[in-house]
Amino acid sequence: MASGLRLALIAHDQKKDDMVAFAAAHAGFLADCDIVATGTTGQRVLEACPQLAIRRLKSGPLGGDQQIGALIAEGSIDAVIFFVDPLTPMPHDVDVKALMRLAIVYDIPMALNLATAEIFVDGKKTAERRI
Ligand SMILES: O=C(CO)COP(=O)(O)O
Repeated sequence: MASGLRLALIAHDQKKDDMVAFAAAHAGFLADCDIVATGTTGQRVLEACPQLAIRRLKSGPLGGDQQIGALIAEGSIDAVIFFVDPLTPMPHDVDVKALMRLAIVYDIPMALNLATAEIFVDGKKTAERRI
């Protein structure tokens, strides 16, 4: 069943392999989602899962996080999966913070690591089975 979930995927460089593995493991679930992604994350996921339809935005450091923040503010995103690297300084740290802030302001579910993303997918699948 198509969930129609409007989902944003983002991963910092040290977490992109995790995002690719996550996407491959849940390709069936993701195929039912309307996905946007920051530039390089979207490219990596598409290389691994070419069957997915992903709208790629700018790369994070070039404004991709801000674009996703704007989509949240206009009500076009239902959930964010953002695998954050907490160990590497980023030139666009303020953009990352701004994106997280908007997800909180608009009460958008936001998984910041693999464990939470797995819980999110399991929860959505369970909810869909109940419908
Ligand atoms: O930097 C990012 C998020 O802050 C991710 O951007 P890319 O997917 O383009 O690497």
